[in-house]
Amino acid sequence: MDPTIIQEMRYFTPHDFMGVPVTGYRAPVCLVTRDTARALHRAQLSFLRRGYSLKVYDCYRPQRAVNHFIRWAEDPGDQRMKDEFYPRVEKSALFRDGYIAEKSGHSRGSTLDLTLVRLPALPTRPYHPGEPLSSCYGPKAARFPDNSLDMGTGFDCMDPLAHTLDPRITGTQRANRLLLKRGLEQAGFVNYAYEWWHYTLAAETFPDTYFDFPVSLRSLVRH
Ligand SMILES: C[C@@H](N)C(=O)N[C@H](C)C(=O)O
Ligand SMILES: [Zn+2]
Repeated sequence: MDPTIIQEMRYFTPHDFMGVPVTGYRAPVCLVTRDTARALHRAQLSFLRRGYSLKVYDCYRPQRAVNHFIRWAEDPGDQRMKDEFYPRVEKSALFRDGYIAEKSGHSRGSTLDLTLVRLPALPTRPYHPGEPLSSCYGPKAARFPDNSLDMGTGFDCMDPLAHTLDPRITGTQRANRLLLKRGLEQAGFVNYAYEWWHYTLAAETFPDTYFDFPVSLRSLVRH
């Protein structure tokens, strides 16, 4: 991966929609196929020239991590992160409504969740489990702090407002989504219409393979 791309690997941390680190993430590193890394580098060069950097939240995701999401979804009693990540969508609908997939493109190694940061990047702070939660679709200043551009919602906001072209997203927020979209499309990526942050390389290296090796530096050496 281009070392200038900022990495905030959320599923290694408890700051995600489940509130715990996800199974299979043993290191906070972004793993993708070589083809994806090359395409991402092209996009990053173009963004850097305009004063922005890409920031990735999730990259390759092992099937065991997806299985963790599925087990979590089967437990209606655990809604500890609802107020931030899915305040007005029923937990039971998150898979049905397309916000999480039982077979994810992330497991094929050519899909990423990412955003844009204006340079120089401002510092961020970690999430402390148990702290009060703010809705991911409120005004940017009221959301959990993130040094990225205002995209109208936070990352992993499971809500129709996160649909990339939702007509209620206007002005700067819409312009920011389109800046990300156009830059990534020019580099060969395709957006998932339900999530402004989710992109897949069109010419996937492994279009039919769902990998399950853990996210770790050791995996990087072996694959
Ligand atoms: C969970 C979210 N970050 C995501 O990636 N959703 C898509 C639909 C997926 O699970 O592949
Ligand atoms: Zn994604």
